[in-house]
Amino acid sequence: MSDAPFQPTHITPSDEQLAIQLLRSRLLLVEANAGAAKTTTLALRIAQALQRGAPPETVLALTATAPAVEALRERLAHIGVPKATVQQLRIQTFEAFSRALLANFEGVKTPTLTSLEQVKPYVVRAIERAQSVPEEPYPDEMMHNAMPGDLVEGLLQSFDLLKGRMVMQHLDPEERLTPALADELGFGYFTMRVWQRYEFIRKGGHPDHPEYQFDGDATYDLARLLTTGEIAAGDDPLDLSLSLLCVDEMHDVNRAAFTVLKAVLAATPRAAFVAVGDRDQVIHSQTGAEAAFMGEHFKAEIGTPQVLPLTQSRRFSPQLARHLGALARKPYAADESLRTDILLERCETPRLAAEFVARQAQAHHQQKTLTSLRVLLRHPAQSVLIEHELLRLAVPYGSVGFAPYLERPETLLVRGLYAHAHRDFTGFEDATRRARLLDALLMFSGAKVDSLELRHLDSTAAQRAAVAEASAQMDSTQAFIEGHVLRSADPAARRQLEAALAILRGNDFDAFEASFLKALDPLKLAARVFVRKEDAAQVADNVRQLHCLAVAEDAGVDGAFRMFSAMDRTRRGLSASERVALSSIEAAKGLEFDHVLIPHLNRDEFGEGSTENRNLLYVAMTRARRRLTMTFDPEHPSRFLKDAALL
Ligand SMILES: Nc1ncnc2c1ncn2[C@@H]1O[C@H](COP(=O)(O)OP(=O)(O)OP(=O)(O)O)[C@@H](O)[C@H]1O
Repeated sequence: MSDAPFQPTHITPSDEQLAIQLLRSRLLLVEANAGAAKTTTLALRIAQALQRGAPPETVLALTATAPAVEALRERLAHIGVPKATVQQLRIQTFEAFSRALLANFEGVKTPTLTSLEQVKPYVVRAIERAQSVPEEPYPDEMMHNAMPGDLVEGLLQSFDLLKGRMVMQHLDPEERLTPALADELGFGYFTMRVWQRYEFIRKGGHPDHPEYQFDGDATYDLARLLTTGEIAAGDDPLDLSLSLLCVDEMHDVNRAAFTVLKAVLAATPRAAFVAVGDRDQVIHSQTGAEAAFMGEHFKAEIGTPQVLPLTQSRRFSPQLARHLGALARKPYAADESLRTDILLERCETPRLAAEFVARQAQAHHQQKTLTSLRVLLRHPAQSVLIEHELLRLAVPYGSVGFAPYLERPETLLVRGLYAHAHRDFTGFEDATRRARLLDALLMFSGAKVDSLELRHLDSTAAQRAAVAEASAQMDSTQAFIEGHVLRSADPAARRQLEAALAILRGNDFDAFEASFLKALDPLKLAARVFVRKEDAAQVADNVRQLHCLAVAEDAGVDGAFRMFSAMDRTRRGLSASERVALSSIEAAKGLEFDHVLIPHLNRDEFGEGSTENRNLLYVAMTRARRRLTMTFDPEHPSRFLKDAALL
């Protein structure tokens, strides 16, 4: 076993990094600013353990989010850990780790649900069942004027918190839930009763293993089994024989993840533990994440860790660090040798901002020195105008965290309605694309596939089979829309779709401009499909922007849709390039880019003074290495620009 320091490629560790890399104490916490090399130093610590002889499979690194898994893998490769070794290390989100551990414990893999829309029917059932319990002691509390479907979003948000904070586990099992107790816990009686029902349904009335798991459920289920002692140290699934346990993004850990962490630590008393985090990067407080898990809770429940600093940003310049320090109200130092250009561009309208972003992206492609440009968006609908301008300039780009606007179901819906109205399926020449179009139409129309021959299949499989058959030929696609989608649509959706089709058939540009959005009413259409109001609002915003683009083209209804087809052709013809990408801020967490561009730093986007909103902007700005460009509307600037002393 050698204790010579691991020698990384590409960087020379600072004294602070070296101290962390070589430390042998059991518990180590590093709290440092974004860009201060936390992930890199974690990678150095892992490389040191490997050099000391630890087998790669005895190293476990857990993170709160999937992008952080990628970031750590990238950092390990960057400092020279061979790719094959990186593959052998266990680097996982808490959720993936918990899922694997539960599968091992239960001997079966629990199916996962991936969208809120898949979960919605279970929540509705839970509401209905909770409201019809005959022996309910507080029936008045269970009355609600709203329709069950309208309550789903709020309830799921509460469930996230209930799970993340493990609220139920703080209750004495003998203690009966009362309205007073529910209020004391901060959730209300109705919510907690529905939650109990919901969990019963999710478990399939089955105490051994749940019927399904949604986001965060695996961590919660594992944490619950650990709390009740059903899984304990010494049990098989916890026998992980670890030499090193690391946590990146410790600030985004909630009670459930912390419970898992505590158990793993207790079960592997010989493993060293290193965690890194930054309290200004908490962006998952809606699931109960709290920086206290790297502070007072850690001390009280695990032990007093050694705390070592990383004081300087190694990513960007002292000037940018000063602005970030002002925004986050904390000291922020940076390596004096680094330079980051900061540019603030006034753009009075979203259109001007989109044109500016596209020109920047074009210039980025033409220069040689900066490799990556990432445009970070607060909302996916903001990409419509930007993508449109990028396509006009034929700039290759990718998107991360959301689909390109031409691939979104609502775009396919609008274009599909036009195609159907005019029997012109330009742009839908291949069967895969027609299948996606039919999926979008089925989704927004609420039509279900129900044919005698397909009765033996479950509804998802039946829909897949029907869509595959209908999309095989252009004629059968047309017939399916007429004979199936429209005929068996939800009556209200059908009225909207027929009204929109009538306008498109009329080919009257003035009518299209004045009435198309009213006729289609995308917000209503989307609200029937999506659980989160925000998702429905994004769909409506997307369609509104498509309509704006179509009207601005001023080439008639036909001309507008020809333009979309042309854009689509351009997009598919552009060579894939990773140099320019649009992405959500969440998907960029833990990563860095030579040039970061944040458009729309306006009051309506970054207006609320909430900590989470500020943290999102902080995360976005701290991704930049050599250039940070921001656009804002001078009439309505975000107050964070002032806070950061940028205005
Ligand atoms: N010793 C070093 N010398 C030069 N550059 C370094 C050194 N250590 C780290 N870096 C660079 O600093 C940058 C930031 O590192 P890293 O991504 O690890 O920071 P972080 O604190 O994890 O950031 P975040 O909180 O944003 O995830 C990277 O470009 C990394 O290569």
